[in-house]
Amino acid sequence: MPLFRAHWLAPWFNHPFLATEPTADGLVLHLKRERHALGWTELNAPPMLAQGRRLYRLRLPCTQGNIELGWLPKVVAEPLCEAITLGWFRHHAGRVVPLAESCLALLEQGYLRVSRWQQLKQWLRQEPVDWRQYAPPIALTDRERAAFELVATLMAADEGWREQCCQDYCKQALAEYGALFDGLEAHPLTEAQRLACVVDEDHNLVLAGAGCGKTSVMAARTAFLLASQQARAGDLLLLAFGNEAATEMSERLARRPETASVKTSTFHALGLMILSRVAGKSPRLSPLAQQESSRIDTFAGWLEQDCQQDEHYGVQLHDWLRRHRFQVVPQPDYRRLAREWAPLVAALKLYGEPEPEELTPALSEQLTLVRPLLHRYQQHLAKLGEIDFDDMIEQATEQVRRGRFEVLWRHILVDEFQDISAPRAALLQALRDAAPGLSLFCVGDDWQAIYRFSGADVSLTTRFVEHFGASRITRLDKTFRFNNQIEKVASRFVTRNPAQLPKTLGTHHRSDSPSVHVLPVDNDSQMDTVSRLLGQIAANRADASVYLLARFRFGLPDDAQLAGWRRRFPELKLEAQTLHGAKGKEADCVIMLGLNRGKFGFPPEQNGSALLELLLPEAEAFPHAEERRLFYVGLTRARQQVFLLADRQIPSPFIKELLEGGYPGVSRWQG
Ligand SMILES: Nc1ncnc2c1ncn2[C@@H]1O[C@H](COP(=O)(O)OP(=O)(O)OP(=O)(O)O)[C@@H](O)[C@H]1O
Repeated sequence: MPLFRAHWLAPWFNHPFLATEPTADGLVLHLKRERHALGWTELNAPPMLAQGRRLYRLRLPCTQGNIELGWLPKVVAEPLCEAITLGWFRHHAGRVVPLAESCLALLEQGYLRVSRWQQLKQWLRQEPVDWRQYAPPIALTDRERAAFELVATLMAADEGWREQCCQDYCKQALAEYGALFDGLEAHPLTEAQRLACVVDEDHNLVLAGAGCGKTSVMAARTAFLLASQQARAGDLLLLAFGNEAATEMSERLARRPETASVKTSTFHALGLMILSRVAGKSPRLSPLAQQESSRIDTFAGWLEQDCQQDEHYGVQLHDWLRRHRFQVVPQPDYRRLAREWAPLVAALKLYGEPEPEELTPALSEQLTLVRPLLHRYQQHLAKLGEIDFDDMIEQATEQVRRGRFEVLWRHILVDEFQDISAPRAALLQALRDAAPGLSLFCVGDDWQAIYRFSGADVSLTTRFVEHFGASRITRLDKTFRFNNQIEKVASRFVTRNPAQLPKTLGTHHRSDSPSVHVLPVDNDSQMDTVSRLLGQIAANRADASVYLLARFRFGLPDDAQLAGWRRRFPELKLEAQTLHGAKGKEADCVIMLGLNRGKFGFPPEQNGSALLELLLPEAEAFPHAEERRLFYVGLTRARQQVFLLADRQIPSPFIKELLEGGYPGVSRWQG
């Protein structure tokens, strides 16, 4: 190693350092009678060169204080400064180069998710030197220089920088996979749909109105993840709520060979699979959970037995029925009661009892009567070693939390997310926690949340970020199903509830005349009006599709009537469905029946649900919030025209609102 000597006059002026020798480990400082070794780790920063009147000096910021090497001629000072700087950087390069490589590998994983960003910042916090302050010397290798520069850049990077990285990633992905997005569906995907597919935060929520192509986005994201090699088919899991939706999704993916082997599942099938894998055998699912009729029959039998075996209970129940359901003893309708109380038993099991102060005396009395039914049910399951669907989700969550199930998925995509319940959300969170790097992609529409009665909690969608943490919300803002006239009415109607998230929906189809029509009908002439309407629809377009929708199944035409219409209008594609059953479907025309006021009207004025209201998650403040969304679902099934058959004498309050609430796109049908 070269020796850098101070001016020969240095000792005469009592300057201690006569020469400096940079080595691989640090500096050897030559004093008059001894040598002093200074390790690179003791040097906190590169040396600072300062010019005196004739000579130069170097200041070394060391852990024990500054050391000054003075009396250096320029020809010595400058190369010594460079040599020390280089040695110091090389020493740190041993640590900074691997750090930079780890950071780069993380950045190259794709979208700079919050979890990746936090990991990066944590690594950088452990780095003892603030590299933003020092420019790396030219003499380093390119790799070393690039490492110091990257680490300095990352140390300076803030949230805005991360945001820019995310945008750059999306821009590049959109450009690179433009052809894929053009050709996946019958029509090229919109900009908003494409963006929703490529955004890849830890948790992603795609919010959209009806008919905006959420299902198309689920399929397109799957294709994108595979095409961009960010995932293999086995890394992906697509979840739907019902068997029908899962099968539909599966069929859709099967149309392209590259997505054909991606796994789709319902939540129940997922729970079953987790429990079966953990235990090595399938859990015993109770027939009571699988068949509604056998559950109701069994519950009715237990109620009857309890009344016979426990005199006090019998008297109390009969008394309650007489006062609240006007049922006259001695022969109560146990089956009807079982049907009414089965959802209470389920909610009680899932969410536990409300706080005593929340209960009125009447509800408290009802709870006392329902409680034994839950005990019976739980005892029955325990005795037979069976579980129900709620147990299945809960137990599967527990097994995942305990690490007994190996989570190999890296992307979980959930359809119809607005219908998720807290236990299912907990299962998703457990899966996420068990597999670092797993991303959740949820597609939903809070305007279409209609399953609160079975435990769905729309606040998991409306307050997604609070529930899941680091999230990105994208929006689909154009509907391909219905025209601007239907959109105007439906959006205005649903957003009367201020708790619904605001959305602006553009429409692909336009019409200048109203497409939502109210037809006042007498109760006994409703089906005649339907016949007449079908005739008019068929005259306009013989092969149109028509959906007959009603709030309750009994409000729909019977099979014979339907068969008659199908014979009369053979080319019409005619289906009849409850509003809940029509979820996710579409038809050219919708005819909504049974729009009257009353206990089984729309919205139903039932007084039996007060206890259920209390048991279910987070009661909604806006009156009939869920029924309003159900009406929205009905309106938005139609591609072209909606016909609302309203009771002339006692019309539904929703109809009154449409007619009297200043809705510009609603017509009174004269035809
Ligand atoms: N980019 C597009 N261009 C044209 N049509 C599209 C596009 N994307 C989707 N569609 C069509 O729009 C219709 C609605 O799509 P989809 O059923 O996926 O909507 P959705 O958001 O799931 O609706 P809903 O929530 O009401 O069930 C379908 O007929 C679909 O083919």
